[in-house]
Parts: sequence; C-alpha cells; structure tokens
Amino acid sequence: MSTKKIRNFCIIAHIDHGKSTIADRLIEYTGTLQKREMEAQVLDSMDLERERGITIKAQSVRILYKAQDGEEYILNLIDTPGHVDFSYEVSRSLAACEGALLVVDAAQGVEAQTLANVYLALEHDLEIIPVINKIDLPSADPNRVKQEIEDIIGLDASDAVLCSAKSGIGIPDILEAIVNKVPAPADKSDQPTRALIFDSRFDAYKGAIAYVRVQEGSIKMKDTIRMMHDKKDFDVTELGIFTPNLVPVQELPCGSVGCIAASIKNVADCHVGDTVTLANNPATEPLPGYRKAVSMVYCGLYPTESKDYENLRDALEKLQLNDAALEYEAETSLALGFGFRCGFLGLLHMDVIQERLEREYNLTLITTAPSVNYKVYKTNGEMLEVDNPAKLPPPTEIDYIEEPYVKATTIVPKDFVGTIMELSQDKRGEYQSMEYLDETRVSVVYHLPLSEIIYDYFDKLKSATKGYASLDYELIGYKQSPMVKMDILLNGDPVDALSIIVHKDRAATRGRALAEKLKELIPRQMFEIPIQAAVGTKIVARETVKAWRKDVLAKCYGGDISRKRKLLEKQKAGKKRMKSVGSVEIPQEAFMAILKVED
Ligand SMILES: Nc1nc2c(ncn2[C@@H]2O[C@H](COP(=O)(O)OP(=O)(O)OP(=O)(O)O)[C@@H](O)[C@H]2O)c(=O)[nH]1
Repeated sequence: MSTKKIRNFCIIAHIDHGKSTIADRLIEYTGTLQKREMEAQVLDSMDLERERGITIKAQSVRILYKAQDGEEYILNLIDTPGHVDFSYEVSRSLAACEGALLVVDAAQGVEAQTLANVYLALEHDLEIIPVINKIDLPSADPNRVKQEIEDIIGLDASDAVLCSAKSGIGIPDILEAIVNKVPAPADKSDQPTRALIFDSRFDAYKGAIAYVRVQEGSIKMKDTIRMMHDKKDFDVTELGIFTPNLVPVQELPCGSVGCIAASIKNVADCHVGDTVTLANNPATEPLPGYRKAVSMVYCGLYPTESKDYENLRDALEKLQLNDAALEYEAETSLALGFGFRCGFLGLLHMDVIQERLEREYNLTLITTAPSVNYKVYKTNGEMLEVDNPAKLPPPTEIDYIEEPYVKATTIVPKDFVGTIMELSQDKRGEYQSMEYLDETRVSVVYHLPLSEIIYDYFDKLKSATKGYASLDYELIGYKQSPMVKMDILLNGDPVDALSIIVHKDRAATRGRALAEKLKELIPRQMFEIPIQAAVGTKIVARETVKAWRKDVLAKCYGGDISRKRKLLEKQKAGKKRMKSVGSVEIPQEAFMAILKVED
C-alpha cells in the first residue's frame, strides 16, 4: 500500500485555546463518529482530564476524509498532552507526525506554551498550519494574532485558517489544508521495520498496548516484535487502528499509525520513545530521541489508616502499570509510619496521581511537601541523591550540595516585566535575557532553582500578573547551593515528615513563616504545643499552640447544647485526615504548609 493518501498530524496549542474542541469538530465533520456516539470531547478520555479540562495522556484517532480532489485520505490525528509536565510525551507525539495544526486563540494570541510546542515542532521539521480559533468571540482580533504569529514565531500566517470550533466555521478549510500542505509519509516499506512508540496504555486483558507510528517497513499479525532499547521480544497478538474505537487490522503498513498488543505484562516494557523492530529482520539503529522519563518532584504518600498500607501498594502498582513515569518505593517515617516515596514529572502529575488514588482506590492519604532531587557530595567522596529531606546526612558529613535548575521562559504584557524580575530575583533566579515579542509583550528568561518553581513561583506569577503571564520551563542541570535541612519540632520532638531543605539565607524567614502557619493549622489540644523550627541545633523560630477545650466551647457561651455537640462533631470530622504524631494530632494541611507560607 502506498503512503500517498496518508497524512499524520497533531494539534499544538496553549492550554484552553481549543485543541480538543477542534479535534471533536474534525471527527464530527468527517462522520468518523455519529454525533450521538460522541461523548463531549472524545479525545480527553479520563474522567479527571474532562473535569480539569486538560489532556494528560495522548490519544489518537483515524479520520477518513474525502477531499475536494475526489480522493479519500486517511488522516491520523495524534493528540498531544497539553501541560509542561508532559513535554517529553509531546515531543514523541510530534516525532510521529509530518504536520501540525498550530491553534492560537484569536483573543489571547501567542502564549509561552504555544511557543515551546512550536519550537519542538520546528525541530522535528513539521509542516505547520496556523489556525486562529475562537473568531466568534467579541474580543477576537485575528489580524493582530496573524501579525503575532509572523513576528514572534516567524511563520507565514497570511493564509492562516480562521476558525470557530464552537460554531464549526473553518473546519472544512482545516481538512483541506491538512491534505494539501502536510506531506505524505515517506514510503520506506522495503526497509527493516522501525516504529516509534509515542504512547502506551495498560489493558487488563491485553496487557500493555504500544501506540506506534510505523516509520519504516511494516508490522503484521503474528510477527515477533523487539523493543530496541529494552531488548525484549514479544509475539504480536493484536494490531489495531482507532476510529477512535479500536478496530483490529492484519497489518500496520509503512506510514501508518496504530497500536500493538503483544501480551506485554507491564507498561515499563513498552517505553514511550522506544523503537519497535522485528525480531527476524531487526533494524540496526533505533529511531533517535529516546529518553527515559525523569521524575522532577518527589513526595511521601502515607495512608491515614495504617491498615491501608497494602491497599496503597496495590493501587500504586496498578497506576504504574498505566503510567511508566510514576516512580515509587517503600519508605518509613517516624511520624507517619509506613508509606511510599513517589516521583512525579511535575506538580500536576503529582496532583493527578494523588486524586486518582483517593477517588478510584478509596484511600485517605497524607501527602508530604514536594521536594526536588538534590545531589549531596559527602566528605568521604560519595555522592548521594536525596529527594527526601529527612534523609539528608548530618552537616558534618556533607561537603557540598547541588540542586536542580531550570530555564524558565515567561511571557508577560510589558507592564509586568518589573514584577516578573522582582519575583524571579526573589526566588534566587539568574537573569538570562529579555525580548520584546511585539509592542505589548515580552519574553523573559531566567535560570531558577526547580525547588522555587515547585514551591509557589507559578502561583505567585499568576497572581502578580493577574493571570496574564504564561510559563514554560525545562531542566538544564545542577548547581551548587548552600542548602540546609530545617527540622520542625512539635512538643520538643522533631517530626521527620515536616522537615524541609532550604537555602541557608532563607532558613530563618521560612522557619518563622512556617511556624506561624503551623500554629494556624494544628488544632488546639488538651495541652500546649510548642512549635519550633531548627537548623541543626539552632532554633530559628518558635510559636505555641495554646491548649484547647475550654477555648473552643467558650464561643458557645455555655448555652445551647446542640450547638456544642455540632462543634465537637465538626472537630471530629476534621480529624479524619489527621495523623497522631507522639501526642500531637497533625492535619494533612500542615504537611503542605510550606507551600502556603509567605517569605
Ligand atoms: N467561543 C469559543 N470558545 C471555544 C472555541 N473553541 C473552544 N472553545 C472553548 O474554549 C475552552 C477550551 O477548549 P478546549 O478544546 O478544551 O481546549 P484545549 O486546548 O483542548 O485545552 P487542553 O486540553 O487543556 O489543552 C472550552 O471551554 C471550549 O468550549 C471557539 O471557537 N469559540
């Protein structure tokens, strides 16, 4: 089969610019699915994704389109995740395509995330078709946005498709543009097979399923496939394409997009970015660009009820089957008991996993404050990677510590440049460059410690710029920093799960702020609870939670008994997500308090 009638494309867009809505319209217009079959937004399949309105895992769909030239084309739409945390998956999805729709909101214009994705697409030599969406909005200004696309990205936007996914305007033009502008895949069917895995999923019956783009050769039923990086062989049990429901096929020919089931027990054997070849005629080199997912953020997850430990382990195991980027290992905390240290791609990934554990597996969890991974060089010449503050060796054993740094690109209206600089400086940022994108907007680049980004940089950025700033960041390496461990003592005892690693110049202020915050969060108990923040043996802050009962009930003026009972019940309910540490009850919020403190 020739590849001439195939077009593989993806949609890149900033969050909320309308990627999913456009995908739905393309599917609807071509009759790929009947309207009644369409759930609202087919491509975002997970419940959580729908609720949060973001794409977490890529999906793809085959669209049959009869073009104006009278020919029928196979358009494979490969969906890309829409969040910074998942940029590696985006890059693999792009590598599976020849073209990309660049969707830009007609009112908002080009944003940081758009830029990051466009640069990725250009790196992969994709043909880019600009689409200006939401032209129905009263605030739409397509001409300004066209100009921005030309000035900022340097793409010719003169024949950008004007579209309103909401009302269906421009959808036929998008389909024609895909057929006419996106190149057909190169026909390399006579070469040894190489297929790129751009996504994977776990199916309880079929095992891990690889979503692939066949770059060279082909894959047939009953072939034995080989994962080139993992060097493992599997017998194909099923090949399929998505319409978007899975339809079995006998062959995935060169240029096509589809999925492979091969009784692969674990998604960890089916890495996004790996190359599939055939065991009886293997290719010599894998496709370029393979990278293992790296965790950026770590936290401890502990069941509030210790009897749930095994359930939590089972749940993590199941989630990991579907999500090769999730890492976990058992750990114990003096304060919290048995739990797991988990690694995530970013804060959103962490939130999503936490929420799924609670919702789908019915667990109540205590989560410790997120931490990054530090490289600790010890005086004995050893290097330790530490992602849990409680595990930092004593200062006498430490020669120096390195922390991860990111390159953070922020795009803001020019009035906010001062604010961004102040904020970044305050977060130990190092100024790199600034560029006027047009008369109104500026792109500012800083090198920042990852730990500052995960604390509250993004929230602060959003509030300081009234939501106008957009942020994109990538890991650039490690740098030496004078970091110290700060312990929190409750009632004189250090609580390991509350320890944090901070820059030594910030320890005193953070310690004071944290102690104050903890004082608000820890409910009064029968006795006074001193809260202390300490670096080594030096106490940097102290607060006291006063003893409770009479205070709480005092508010009732000794009167109405039902009111009293209600109050006590409210306190009891509040205890659900609490953990007794020694004699002190600590609520979940306390463990995350560090994220909420003001410097
Ligand atoms: N007025 C108007 N609203 C639109 C249009 N297209 C999409 N929207 C709305 O914009 C919002 C975001 O659209 P989505 O399609 O979910 O955006 P997305 O880019 O897929 O978002 P992510 O999945 O997070 O990347 C939704 O509320 C849509 O209803 C349009 O043409 N006009």
